Amino acid sequence: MSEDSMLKPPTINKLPTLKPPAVTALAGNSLQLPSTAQQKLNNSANGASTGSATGNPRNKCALKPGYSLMNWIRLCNSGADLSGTAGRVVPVSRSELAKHNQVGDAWMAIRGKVFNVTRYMDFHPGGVDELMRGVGRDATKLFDEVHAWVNYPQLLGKCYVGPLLQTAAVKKETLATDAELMQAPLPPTEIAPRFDWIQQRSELTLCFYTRRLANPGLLLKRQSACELELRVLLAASWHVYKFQLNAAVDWPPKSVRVGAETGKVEVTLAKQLAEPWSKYGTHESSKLEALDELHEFEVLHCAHFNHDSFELSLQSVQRELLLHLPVGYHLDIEVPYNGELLQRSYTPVSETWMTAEAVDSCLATQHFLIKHYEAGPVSSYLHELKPGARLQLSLPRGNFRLSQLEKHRNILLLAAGSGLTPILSVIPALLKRNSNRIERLQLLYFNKTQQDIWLQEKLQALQLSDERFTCQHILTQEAGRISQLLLEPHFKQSPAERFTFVAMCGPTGFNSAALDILTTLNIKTTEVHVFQA
Ligand code: HEM
Repeated sequence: MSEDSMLKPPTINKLPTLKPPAVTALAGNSLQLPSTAQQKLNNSANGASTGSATGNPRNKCALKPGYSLMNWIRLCNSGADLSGTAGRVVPVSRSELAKHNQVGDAWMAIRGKVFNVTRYMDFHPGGVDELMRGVGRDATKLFDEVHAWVNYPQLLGKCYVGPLLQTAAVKKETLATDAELMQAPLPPTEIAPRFDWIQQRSELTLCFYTRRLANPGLLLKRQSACELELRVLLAASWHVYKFQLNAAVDWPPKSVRVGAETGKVEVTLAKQLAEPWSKYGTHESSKLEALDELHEFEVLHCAHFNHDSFELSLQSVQRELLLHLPVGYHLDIEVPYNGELLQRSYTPVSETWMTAEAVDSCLATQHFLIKHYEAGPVSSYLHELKPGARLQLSLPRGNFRLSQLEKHRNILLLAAGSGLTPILSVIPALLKRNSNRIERLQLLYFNKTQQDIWLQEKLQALQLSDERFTCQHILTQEAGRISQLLLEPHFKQSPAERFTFVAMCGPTGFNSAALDILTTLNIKTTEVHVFQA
C-alpha cells in the first residue's frame, strides 16, 4: 500500500521527543502493516485504554507468532493453493457460497468476487471470530462498515475462487464484466468518515476512516488547548468534528497523516500530561456542503525562479490552521484590485518543487508556483508581495476523482505552461499507488521556448529516479501547437502498453484542442480529466 503522505507539522512550539505512530510500508510489496496493533498491545501493557467512537473497545487482535503480515505475504508467494481451486477461476452460486461457512472451509464474497479465506483466518488482524461474521455470504457491506480502506484485492489475490453468480436478471452482466470488475473503480457513493481513537500514555491519535482512494482533504484548527475543530473533505462535502478533549494537548500535532489511497486520516497529538485517558473527550459532528470561507495567510517567501515566474509560500497566521488538500484540488487566492476583490485559482505544490531552501514546510504553509502576466492584476499583485504581507485563501476546491484512475496503469499527462501545477500533485500520488501499480506515466509538457520550461531539472531527476515516469518537452515555437500528429503515436502502442487515461491542464484553447484530438482518436470522455487552469 502506498506510504501515506507523511506531513510535517509546523515547527514553532517545542516538538515533543516521542516518535509518531509507525506505519510501516514493507519493501518490495504494497501491503501495509496495521499501524496500531503494536500500540494496542503497548496500551494494554500500560493499562491504558483505547476505544472506538461508540465506546466499544477496538477489536484488533494480537496475532499468533508466525502469523504476521510478512508471513502471510510469504505464504501467498509460496505457490500454495490458497483458493483451493488449483488456480482455476470457478463461478460460485450463492447456495454454493453458503456451504463454505466453517472455520476450516470459509469462503466470502466481496464486491461480486468470492475469496477462500480459510488460510487467512489466523492472519486476520481483527481475529477469527470477526472474520467468521462474513463467511458463507456476501460480506461487502460488513467489510466496508469495518474497514473500507483495507486493500482486500491485493491481500486475498491468491485466494480468489471466482465471480459470485447473481440472480438470473443480473447474471449475464456480472459474468460479462467480471474481468473489468476486478479493476472496476469504486462506486462514487458518498460515505461519512468513521471516527476512532487510540492512545499511548503520552499521545492521542484521532483516526478517520473513509474508503480506499477517497483522496480526503483535511482542515485542522486549534481553538484552545482542549478544543479542536477537525474537518475531513470528501468530494465537495466537509465532515466537521468539534472536539472537546479530555485534557490539554500540545499544538501543533506530532504528526498528521492523510492517505489518498488508503483514505485514512490520522492526527497524533502530544498530551500535555502523560497519563492514560479513560476517554478522548467528546465531539459533535456535522456535515457542510460548499463552504465559502476564507482564511488569513501571510507571506513567508516570494521570489523569482525563472524569467517570468515566481514562487510564493504562504503560512496561516499564527499557524493555528493546518490544511491538507486532496490530490488535484486547488485554492482561490483573493487580492484587492481597484477597490474590488479579485480571486484566482492556484494549485499548491509540495515543497519538493520549490527552489528556496529556507522554505518552511508544514501543513500551515502552502506553496505556489505562479506565472507573472504583466497585464494580470492578481499575478502582478502577488508578485510584489513582501514577507509578512497578508492574504485571504479559500478552502480547497476541485472535482478530481482519484478513484477514476484506479483501473488505469498507462496514463498520459498533458500540461501547458503553468498548467503543470495540478499535474505535479497527481504524479507522486500515482507513482506511489500500490493497488494496480502504474506501469507508465508520461508527461508531455508544452512551452513556447526553452526558457519558459518550469522545473526542468527536477522533472529530469524524477525521470531518473523512477523509470515509469517520462517527461517530453515540446516547444511550441518550434514544433507548433498540440496536434493529432503529436498525440496519435502515443495511442498506437500494443493494447497492453497503450495509454488508457489522459489528465490535462493548460489554457482553455489548449484543453479544447487536446480534447478534440482525443475524441478523433476515439478516447472516451470518461477516460479524460481536464483540470481547469
Ligand atoms: C467481512 C468480515 C470482516 C470483519 C467483520 C472484520 C473485522 C475486523 C476488525 C473488527 C478489525 C479490527 C479493526 C480495528 O479496530 O482496527 C479488522 C482489522 C483488519 N482486517 Fe478485517 N474483518 C473482516 C474481513 C476482512 C477481510 C476479508 C480481510 C482481508 C483482506 C480483512 C483484513 C483486515 C486488516 C488488514 C485489518 C487491519 C486494519 C487496520 O489496521 O487498519 N478483514 N477486521
